[in-house]
Amino acid sequence: MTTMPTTSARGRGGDSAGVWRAVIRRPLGALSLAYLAVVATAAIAAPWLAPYDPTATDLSHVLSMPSADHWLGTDRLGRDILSRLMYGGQVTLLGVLQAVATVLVLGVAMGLASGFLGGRVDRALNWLIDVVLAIPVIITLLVVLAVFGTNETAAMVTLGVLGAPGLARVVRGVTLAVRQEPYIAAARVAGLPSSYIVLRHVLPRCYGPIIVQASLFAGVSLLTETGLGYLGLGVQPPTPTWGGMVADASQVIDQQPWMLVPAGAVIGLGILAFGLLGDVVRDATGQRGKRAASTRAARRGTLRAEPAAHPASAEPAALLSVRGLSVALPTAQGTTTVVEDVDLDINPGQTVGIVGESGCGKSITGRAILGLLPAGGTIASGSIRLGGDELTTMTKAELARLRGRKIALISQEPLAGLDPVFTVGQQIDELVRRHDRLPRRHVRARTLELLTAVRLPDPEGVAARYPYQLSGGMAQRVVIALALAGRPELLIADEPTTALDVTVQAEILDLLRQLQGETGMAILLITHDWGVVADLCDRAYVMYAGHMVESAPTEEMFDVPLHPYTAGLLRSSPRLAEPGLPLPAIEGTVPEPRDWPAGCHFAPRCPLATAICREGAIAVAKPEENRRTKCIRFDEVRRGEGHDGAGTLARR
Ligand SMILES: Nc1ncnc2c1ncn2[C@@H]1O[C@H](COP(=O)(O)OP(=O)(O)OP(=O)(O)O)[C@@H](O)[C@H]1O
Repeated sequence: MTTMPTTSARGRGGDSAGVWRAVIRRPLGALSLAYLAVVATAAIAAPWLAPYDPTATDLSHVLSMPSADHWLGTDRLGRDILSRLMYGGQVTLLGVLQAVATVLVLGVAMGLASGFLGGRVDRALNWLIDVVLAIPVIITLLVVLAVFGTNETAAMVTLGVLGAPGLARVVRGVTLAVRQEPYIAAARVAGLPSSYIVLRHVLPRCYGPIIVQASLFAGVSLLTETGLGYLGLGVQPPTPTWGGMVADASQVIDQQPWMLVPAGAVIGLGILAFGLLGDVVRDATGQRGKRAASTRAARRGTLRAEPAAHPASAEPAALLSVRGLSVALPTAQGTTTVVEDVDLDINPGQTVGIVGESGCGKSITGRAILGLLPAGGTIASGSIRLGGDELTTMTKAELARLRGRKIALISQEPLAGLDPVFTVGQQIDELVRRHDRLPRRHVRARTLELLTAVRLPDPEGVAARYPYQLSGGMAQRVVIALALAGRPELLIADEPTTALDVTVQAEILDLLRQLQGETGMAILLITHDWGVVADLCDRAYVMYAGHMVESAPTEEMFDVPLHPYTAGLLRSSPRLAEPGLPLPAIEGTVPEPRDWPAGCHFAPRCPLATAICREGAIAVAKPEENRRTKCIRFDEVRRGEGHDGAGTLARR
């Protein structure tokens, strides 16, 4: 297996070196770059390469055609056209550079801030962008030149300012999309600061569109600069400018039409080269984008980020203590509560599992604990305390500092949590640097120690690989190594083995168990799989339609469930099914949050439900010291009532 990635594998629209390599491989791209390089070199090296002083006149050789002495002829004052073109290029290219630099600085900064920060910043910047876009460019440039007295720098910077909103819009669009990527959530969870995430993970994804826009804008700037020179509004004679040369040539077009050709051609080809370059980059990054999209689609299924919670005993020594947590999310029908009045406790070193059907609120509960709710989501009420710190009142920055150090996350789809552009080693190094503040020479040693801790053979070899070069099991081990970098007290594992094949699943579960023994961290495991709960968890929480309906020590719950939903879920588990018998099922489906019934959310599917269950909120009962159930008929459930002979929950 090679250790260097191919362009397509590395780039998610991205890294600038990859973009340039892709451009150079295309003939039009190579040609455009070569032309621009020759023009720029000629301009920069004009003092050494130009055969004549560009302002030296020779009235005995006016308006001459190309010759051995004057390769491109002379103008009406006998000045050498080639020398004037070379020197004129300095003025024009400097103007283009000023405008493009201004566009890049303003446009990229505005686009990243708008797309990544969102909310009020986004609205304010969008308003500003609309305002600037409404300003007429030519009139503004004329006003600036009038005010600054034909100062071309002022004009070109103004052009850049007026062009920045266009680039900002493009960068904002890419940033909005990248912000949703799981590896950005993973970077946040790992405790990396927003500025680092933006510069290291988001900006590189914008390189392609930025280069396209900058290139097209350079063409516009070239046209504008030469236009100003032509009108006599830019740099003044006798300094040669391309626009000024066109103006000179147009005055003698009847006598010597050739004079128009050199300057006209250089300008025309320059604009063409910038335009072609933009197109080629767009093609190159477009194809790369499609490849990346298909890769993402192929592995879609996973990394979300988080664990969930449930009711139970108030452990004074709890590492994590969630009380009365309710979460609201924006939906098409308005803001809806999707998690309601949830309690959950995890003690240091304990492994707690949250089980429930899809859509019950497990992941959202976990996201709330991590402070990473989907956009617009809020904690409507409740408390989340970690090691004595109240998380619900923390600022985003405080939460970010906590993530990675106190809480870490591993997810269902490991590859989605890794940035494809960097090697495994680079990604772990970065976290180690941040968490341990080690001198550079010790960082890699700690990285290799982490890769060894997750039982990866050949840690050096793995560190040199890119994510796409890892198998699913290796990638999950790498993600676990990343999670361990900050020595977290709580590890949240959201379906950590779902995307892996059965053998690898068992290995990863073993690894988690071993690591917990070695580090003493607590684990919150979100899963659909009772087998995983039985295997790893000290305590199980069962979630249904936004409610924590039961919690108990795992063995006790397996032996005697005290909520009809737990009983039904256990009976319908393929892992626990009786061989030869049909797999029992709970009739019906989990209701959407907007369709939650009054009273017990499970009542419409429950064989034991009575009128009281349907009337109002059901309190959490404490049938035994370490057990909780949100059911008034737990005694009947204990006795196994409510099931038909096949084990299916039977309706009355
Ligand atoms: N970004 C979102 N915007 C609006 N509603 C959402 C969003 N994410 C989740 N929900 C809703 O919140 C509820 C709980 O979802 P959640 O993902 O927490 O369930 P889950 O139990 O983790 O399911 P799964 O096991 O499939 O991941 C669901 O009804 C879901 O439709």
